[in-house]
Amino acid sequence: MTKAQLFDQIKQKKSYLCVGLDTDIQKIPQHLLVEKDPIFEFNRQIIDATHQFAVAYKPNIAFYEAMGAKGWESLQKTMEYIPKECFTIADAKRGDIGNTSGLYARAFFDKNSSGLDFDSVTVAPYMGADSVTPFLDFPNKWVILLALTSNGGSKDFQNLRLEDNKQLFEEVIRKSQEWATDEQLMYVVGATKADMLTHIRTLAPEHFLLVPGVGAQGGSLEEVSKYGMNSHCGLLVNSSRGIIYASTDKDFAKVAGEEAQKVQVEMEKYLNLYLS
Ligand SMILES: O=c1ccn([C@@H]2O[C@H](COP(=O)(O)O)[C@@H](O)[C@H]2O)c(=O)[nH]1
Repeated sequence: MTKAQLFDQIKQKKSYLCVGLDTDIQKIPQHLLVEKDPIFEFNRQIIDATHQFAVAYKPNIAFYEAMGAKGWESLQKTMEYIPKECFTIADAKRGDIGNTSGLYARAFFDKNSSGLDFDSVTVAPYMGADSVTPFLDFPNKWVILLALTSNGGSKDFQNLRLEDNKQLFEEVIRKSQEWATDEQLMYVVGATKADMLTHIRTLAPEHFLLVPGVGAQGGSLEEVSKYGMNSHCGLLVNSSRGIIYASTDKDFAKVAGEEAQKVQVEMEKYLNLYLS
C-alpha cells in the first residue's frame, strides 16, 4: 500500500486507528475455547466488529509464535480475513545481519514463500543499515523502525546522549532517512512520549508514525493528535487491550466495536481540528 492510499483510507473512514491483535489464548472469552481455532475465531469476530472504524491491524507476532505451528496457522487465516483496504503491520521487531534479515523479510512479505503478505514489519534499528535495508528490497512494503518506544525502559538506550549531545533515538531517525524515503519508512513513537512529538516532527515532518500506548498504557490520543499530526495525518494510533479485551464475555466483539467507534469519533474530531 502506498502512502497516498493509506491517507485515502484515513479520509474515507475518518480514522487513523490501528487495532492491535494481541490475541492471548488465556484472555479470550472461555466460550471460544471449544472452537477448532479459537484464536482465529476471536480475531474474525473482532475484525468484523471493528473494520469500519479502523484503517490498520497489527497482530503482535509474539502472541502467535508462542503457540507454535498452530499460532502461525491462526495468523495466516487472520491475514487472509483482514479486509484488503486495511494496512497490516507485523509487529515482530526483527533485525539481524543482512542475509538473516532478508529471510525475516520473506517471512512477512513474501506470500509465495511463507504464506504471509503483510504491508509492513516493525524493525529494531540497533544492528544498523545492513540489518534494515533487506526489508526495503520489497516494493510497496514498509519498515516501521523503533525510534522512541512507549515503555519505561526506553530511556536505558534511546535517550542516551551521543558525542554531539543528540539522543540515540534522534540519530536513528536522522540516519535511517539515508536508507529509505517516507514512502517506505515509518517510525514507532510511543503515545506515552507525546511531549516529544513536536520535536520528532522537526526530524521527520513527512513520515507516518506508528503510535502504540493509548488505552491500556495511558497515553493521550488528544496530545498525540495535536502534536503529531501532519498534512496527510501521518499517524497510525494503535490500541490493543483497550479494544479487544474491553469485554471478556460473550459480548466481546460488540463491545470491542463500540470501543473502536468511540476512538474513531474522537479521531474524526482531531482530523477536523489538527489536519494542517
Ligand atoms: O513502543 C512500543 C512498541 C510496540 N508496542 C506494542 O503495541 C501494543 C500495545 O498494546 P496495548 O494493549 O494497547 O498497550 C503491544 O503489541 C506492544 O507490544 C508498544 O506497546 N510500545
